[in-house]
Amino acid sequence: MLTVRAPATSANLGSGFDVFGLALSAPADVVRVEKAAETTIEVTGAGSQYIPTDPAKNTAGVVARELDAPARIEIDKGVRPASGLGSSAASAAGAAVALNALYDRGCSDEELVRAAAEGEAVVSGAAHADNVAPSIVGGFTIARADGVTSVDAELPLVVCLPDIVVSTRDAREVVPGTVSMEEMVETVGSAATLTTGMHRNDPELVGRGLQESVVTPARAALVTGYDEAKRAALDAGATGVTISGAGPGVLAVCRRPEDRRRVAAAMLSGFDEADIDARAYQTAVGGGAELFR
Ligand SMILES: Nc1ncnc2c1ncn2[C@@H]1O[C@H](COP(=O)(O)OP(=O)(O)OP(=O)(O)O)[C@@H](O)[C@H]1O
Ligand SMILES: N[C@@H](CCO)C(=O)O
Repeated sequence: MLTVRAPATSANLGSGFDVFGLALSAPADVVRVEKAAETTIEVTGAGSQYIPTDPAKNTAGVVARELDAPARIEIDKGVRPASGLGSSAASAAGAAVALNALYDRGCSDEELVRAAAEGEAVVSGAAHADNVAPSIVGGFTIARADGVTSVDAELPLVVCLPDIVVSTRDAREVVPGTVSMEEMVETVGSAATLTTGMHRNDPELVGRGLQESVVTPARAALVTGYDEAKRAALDAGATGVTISGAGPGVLAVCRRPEDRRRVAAAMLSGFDEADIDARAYQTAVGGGAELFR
């Protein structure tokens, strides 16, 4: 069997709704594939009981269809579904990289991102590539209709995952349909600041660049304890905090690796204040999917 480790990801980063994404050094899904006449899927690990094994409904199965690469697919979930950490995308990305190698398809990263985004369309209703792009390519990615740009960034991060479920499909329904000129100006300024910060590995600029007032406030209402966790993380020294992907995960940017422990503890106590159990990952920007033969 061919094995691929595909990382969790954090999409949006506040100002880059449906565009920005970051690969996380941990957690990750592990996807194993072998050739078969028809695609079958087995899922184990975090939240596996909630994940369909029907290939038409599982993101990895949709990728096998897109690449015309039928396979026996085993997925070991390191990333709980409906987390905001790109759970469905990690399986799609892992399957895309594994099946491309298994069938010697020679697809480019762009083609793999497109196939994996079709998997995302099945679960969330939109073929957004902001999670699958970093899970395949690694680093900080900018995913647009005309392709993906990426930069390897070094940044200490904490992701806190509260014990509540927010599906991407539901979280997309609360996103406002229009923005004001003032909101657009703020978002463009933040997105540019964040992108510069990623190129410079500058946590101050990245933290400031998370700020936006359209999508995140609307979604914060779905994440009980978000305000408390955000305040606690900023008090503990994070440079910026936002909802990870569609939530309920929350992302905090730290100045130094050694700050992560304090920020993680603060976020957990923030959620605890709101009576929500949570777990925190001390992580960093990581690489893309890795193939093991
Ligand atoms: N291989 C898979 N792994 C995880 N979830 C899957 C998979 N295939 C289908 N799903 C379905 O996708 C949904 C979870 O995806 P969703 O996009 O809501 O969460 P997420 O990927 O953790 O979050 P986000 O995209 O906001 O980071 C669940 O309904 C789950 O059953
Ligand atoms: N950009 C997507 C990421 C979640 O999969 C959203 O926020 O809805």
